[in-house]
Amino acid sequence: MTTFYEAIQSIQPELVAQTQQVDLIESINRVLAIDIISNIDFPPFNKATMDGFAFRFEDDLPKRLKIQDVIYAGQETNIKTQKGYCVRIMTGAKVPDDCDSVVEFEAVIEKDGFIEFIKPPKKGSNIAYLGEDLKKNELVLKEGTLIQPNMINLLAQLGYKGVKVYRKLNIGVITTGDELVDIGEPKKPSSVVDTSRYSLIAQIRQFNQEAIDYGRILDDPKKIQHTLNNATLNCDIVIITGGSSFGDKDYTQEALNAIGAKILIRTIDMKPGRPTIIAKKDNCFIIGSPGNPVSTFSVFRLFVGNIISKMLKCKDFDVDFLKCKIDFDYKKKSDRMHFLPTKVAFCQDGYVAYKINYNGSGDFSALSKANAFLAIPKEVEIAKKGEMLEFFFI
Ligand SMILES: Nc1nc2c(c(=O)[nH]1)N[C@H]1C(S)=C(S)[C@@H](COP(=O)(O)OP(=O)(O)OC[C@H]3O[C@@H](n4cnc5c(N)ncnc54)[C@H](O)[C@@H]3O)O[C@H]1N2
Ligand code: MOO
Repeated sequence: MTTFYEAIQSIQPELVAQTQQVDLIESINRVLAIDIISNIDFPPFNKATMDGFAFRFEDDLPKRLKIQDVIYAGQETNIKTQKGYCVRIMTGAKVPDDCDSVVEFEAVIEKDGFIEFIKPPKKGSNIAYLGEDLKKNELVLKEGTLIQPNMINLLAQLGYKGVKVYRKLNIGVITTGDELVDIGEPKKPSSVVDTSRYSLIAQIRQFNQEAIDYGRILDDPKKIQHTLNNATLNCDIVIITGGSSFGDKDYTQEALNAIGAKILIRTIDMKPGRPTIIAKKDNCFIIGSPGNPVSTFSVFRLFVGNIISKMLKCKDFDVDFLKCKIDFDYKKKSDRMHFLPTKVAFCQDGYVAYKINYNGSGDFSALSKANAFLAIPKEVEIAKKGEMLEFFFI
């Protein structure tokens, strides 16, 4: 059997080369397709950071300075100041070339056109200097960056009304199972609501990729083959749920063989998700996920997230394993790596994972209470309260 890490290693997709130009605001949560290099120095001039008075600092600075002029933000100026003089200046305005300090209003007494320092001023105070934030030709955002709101000021200042990003990946969703019904459809006691189709589409949306819904398919080998083949022609990634195990009506493997996909991984030493299939047809990766909803959710997070991160050269889609202390004892066999839904909180000395009542991979109620999965290594049999383990946020 394959370990989780070997399964991740087996995923070596082609990079997506197609890009598109989107409006700045539409670029949020899209992956940058170019390096952004600054074409400016910023600030573009020495800028006052306080409302106050600009002056030239001297060792023998007079106690009082005469107010010579006033400068507002956005005003072009070539005021020359002389010894014994200062200029009234507002935050954001260009500091006159021959001034090197700004004293804020609150630190002076203003009277009869003069200021008097309440305490000795500091040389160089309250000025943001030309180019101190950003230098011309500096690499500011790297290709593969997931664009976030905190980067928008920078892009706007550099003149990007639109941004070149990688196209969204097309991710196909197929759910299979004779027992499945849609939300609100008449149910028999043995029916199961096709919750995973919604959950997968939600996960794809959370990653801001394109979800293509191929619907719910009965356990019919021909229909599964046909839908799978169709999906691989249009998608970068396809996730098909149910039927990845070894039961009489588990047709995913058979369908993958029939459409000429190459099966890279058949089972993985992990729980949930042991009967997970990873396959490839042309440039499309296919994940055959076990039908249990928590398996499907974690398999998507672990493997589809990894494929997206590799296809778009953007690490943010991949799980980020962090360390936490566990607040409970955990026992398992040493045959598989466990991914356990848990609630992680930041406490005094780091992250702590708290126990959630969990009855196995069908327990989507437990999943709804979790914000993370604990990763308990294959070889571990007992993890004691207080031990450190890895986890990732979902
Ligand atoms: N002989 C073996 N039997 C099983 C193995 C094994 O290795 N050898 N693995 C077990 C594990 S672990 C899992 S997980 C399941 C996975 O089986 P399938 O992928 O074939 O999934 P199903 O049997 O179709 O479904 C399992 C369970 O999940 C429900 N389900 C399915 N699809 C959905 C959906 N879209 N939304 C909500 N719920 C869904 C389904 O009704 C079943 O209850 O195999 C074990 N057996
Ligand atoms: O490994 Mo299964 O995926 O227990 O539910």
